[in-house]
Amino acid sequence: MSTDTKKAVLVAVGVIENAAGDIFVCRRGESQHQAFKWEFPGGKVEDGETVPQALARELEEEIGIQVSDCAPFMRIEHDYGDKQVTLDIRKVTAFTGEPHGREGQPSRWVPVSELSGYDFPAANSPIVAKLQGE
Ligand SMILES: Nc1nc2c([nH]c(=O)n2[C@H]2C[C@H](O)[C@@H](COP(=O)(O)OP(=O)(O)OP(=O)(O)O)O2)c(=O)[nH]1
Ligand SMILES: [Mg+2]
Repeated sequence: MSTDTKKAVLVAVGVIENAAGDIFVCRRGESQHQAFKWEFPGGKVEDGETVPQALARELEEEIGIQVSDCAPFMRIEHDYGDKQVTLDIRKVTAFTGEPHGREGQPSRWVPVSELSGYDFPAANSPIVAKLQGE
């Protein structure tokens, strides 16, 4: 299929910050696209869902938190060749619960200055740059 006709997958992605200003990241599993890369938690927006709804559902499923508010952060379109994605990244501004790798995935809080040392998917570079420029 040519690049023109490929359909991008819309993904809701959450940037979660704690009181110290650290950011929560998880490592992707071996059977997933972009296996073993670190990521900001999130997942595909399903039919009939808004991005905030998808974000709340995914973050409950993946890291066990309840998101009550989020704000647009940035939007990135990226073509991996095998898959085209549109990342709708939201800053999670209010949540309850303590983030943890609920599906057994490695996860941790990382100081913003150390994010560049993590192996993220190629699409994520502008997210890290924006966080470090804030
Ligand atoms: N969650 C997340 N996905 C990202 C990031 N960067 C990036 O390129 N992606 C890509 C990888 C995947 O192709 C897609 C996200 O899909 P996903 O695998 O998380 O979707 P999902 O949670 O619904 O998972 P699944 O049930 O299909 O395993 O977006 C990121 O920081 N976070
Ligand atoms: Mg996911």
